[in-house]
Amino acid sequence: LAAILALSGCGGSSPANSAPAENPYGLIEPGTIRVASLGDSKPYTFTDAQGNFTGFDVELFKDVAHRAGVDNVVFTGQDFSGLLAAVANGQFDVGVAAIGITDKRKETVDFSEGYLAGYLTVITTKTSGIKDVDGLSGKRLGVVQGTLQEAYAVKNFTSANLVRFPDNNTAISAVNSGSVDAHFLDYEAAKAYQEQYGLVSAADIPSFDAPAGFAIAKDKPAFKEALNKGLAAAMQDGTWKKLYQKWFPGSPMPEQYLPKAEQTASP
Ligand SMILES: NC(=O)CC[C@H](NC[C@@]1(O)OC[C@@H](O)[C@@H](O)[C@@H]1O)C(=O)O
Repeated sequence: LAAILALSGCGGSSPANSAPAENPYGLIEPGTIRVASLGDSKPYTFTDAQGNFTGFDVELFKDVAHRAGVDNVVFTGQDFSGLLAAVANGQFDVGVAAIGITDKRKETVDFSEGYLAGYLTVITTKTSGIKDVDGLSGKRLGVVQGTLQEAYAVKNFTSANLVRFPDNNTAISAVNSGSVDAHFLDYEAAKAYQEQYGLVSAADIPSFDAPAGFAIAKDKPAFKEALNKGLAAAMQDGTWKKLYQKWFPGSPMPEQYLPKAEQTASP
């Protein structure tokens, strides 16, 4: 009878449209999540003295992956400009690197719900004379290729001379060596570099319309749903808040990611 059932194809297998039971999220290697990330965007994602990836985005993602039932998470550093393509073409299961969700990027990848909304910051040396965005006129401004900062600068800092870098480290060393006058990166990473090199902030530009999300390939609905459920649970039980206060002490905390009971009644 079993042979007949098997032949007839009605042996009760899982519905045709879901991934095989042993790999529900369609991972490259079942049971392991391969993450494309950055090593130099402290405190979002960076490698510590032992070479381990850590930071707010890293720890939040590992928490969410745990809630989705996957504890084997492998991080690999990438240039930001190649990160989304590497996720889209199946080299990685997910991109985790303070990646702002935009319609343009959704042409290449899909995103989880947002988990962090903040500012884009211009940092410079104390002696550059750049005190605000007008001060960028005629100056050399560093941007990391493929970032929202690059797109924003192309559109809005039209009198600055943009210099594209593969990552923050090379851009910051160019600021320190004087080969560029300023660099344009994420607020918390800018703060870390300011502390490390005595640089100063010249402008903070809100990027709340493009909150950071986890970038995944387009055809992974079960994976996306699991990440969103994990994110919602981490926000609701205060894990998100704990990680935010650990990695961004003193920074204003966006309310929308706090437990519902802690959100002030919407006006
Ligand atoms: N890691 C990077 O270099 C990413 C740079 C840049 N991050 C922007 C952003 O996602 O950073 C975290 C939050 O402040 C978001 O509001 C912001 O859009 C981007 O998505 O292009």
